[in-house]
Amino acid sequence: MSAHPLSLRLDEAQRLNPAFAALIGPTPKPDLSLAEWLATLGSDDLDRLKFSRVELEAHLRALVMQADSLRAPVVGVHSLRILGGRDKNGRAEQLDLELRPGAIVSVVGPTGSGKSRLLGDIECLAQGDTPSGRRILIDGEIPEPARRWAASGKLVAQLSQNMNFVVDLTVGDFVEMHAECRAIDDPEQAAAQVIACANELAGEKFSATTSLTQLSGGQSRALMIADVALLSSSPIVLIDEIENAGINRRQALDLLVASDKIVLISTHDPILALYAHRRIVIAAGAVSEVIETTEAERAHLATLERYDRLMSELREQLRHGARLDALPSFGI
Ligand SMILES: Nc1ncnc2c1ncn2[C@@H]1O[C@H](COP(=O)(O)OP(=O)(O)OP(=O)(O)O)[C@@H](O)[C@H]1O
Repeated sequence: MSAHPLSLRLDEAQRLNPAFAALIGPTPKPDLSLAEWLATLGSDDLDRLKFSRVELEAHLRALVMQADSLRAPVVGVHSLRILGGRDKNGRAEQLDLELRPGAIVSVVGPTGSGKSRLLGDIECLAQGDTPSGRRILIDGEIPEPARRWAASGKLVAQLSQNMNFVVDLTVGDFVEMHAECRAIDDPEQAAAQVIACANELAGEKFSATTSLTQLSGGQSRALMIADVALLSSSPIVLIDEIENAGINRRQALDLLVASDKIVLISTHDPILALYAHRRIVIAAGAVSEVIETTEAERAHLATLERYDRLMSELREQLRHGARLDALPSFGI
């Protein structure tokens, strides 16, 4: 299908990916191909869809690829190995790091040091062809080009900072569709589980009938984490910072760890940094250290979480109009 992605029929496309259903809408000619449908659109139609013709074509191709990767069987990965490249000044990066399923690794470093670059290198399974010159091996080998380009989405799921939904679907339809694509026996029940789980992570509750476009940033992030943890077949998950806004970060990570994936999370948050088994420290574009979290550090987590609760409570109180005459002790 990937060779001529736009030869897919409209009715097949709508079945494969909910985004098509939202984009195409009810159609009198379900047996047209995507390419033929695109050719029938006039400028009014394109205005309504808020795409130029070129953009819409690219978008349709991306949706076909996404549907392909969602239908793909679960891929097992036994190891992810990151081989050093060079820092921003061109000096060699001393790095040979192997990660296995169940590993949870934080990526820390000053703003602009190269945390997202490291996640990006893994996402595209870099082979010395990105600014860092790093190389990524899967199960000890260079991934086949097909895995790299056509289906890298199967191996790696990335939750980026900007999770904007453009399709107008309900949360329930969206997650159910994912479950169907992954051939899960009871998609309705699986969707209910994902939504319940996302609601545990997010502060403000939402339901299956909420529209995706109405979700707040924290809610959509929670939904994506629950979806990846419970339904995704991708064995490697990359998270570019779980922001503070109303999401239980610790619980989110527990969920991902339980799903036996390799999880890398770039973060400025000390709790997440210490919650990981290991933390990769980045400076000037290169990994400067890989630190194992010690027992002593883990023991500090409880205290840090108390501080964190204090800050959240203060945030909540101020949000509700409280005045801060005296600093509450909150038992610290
Ligand atoms: N080894 C490298 N060689 C050359 N350029 C690099 C290297 N590592 C990172 N960069 C570049 O440096 C810039 C900043 O990196 P990046 O966005 O990854 O930082 P960050 O640590 O994620 O920052 P923030 O904390 O603000 O999100 C990017 O343009 C990135 O491509």
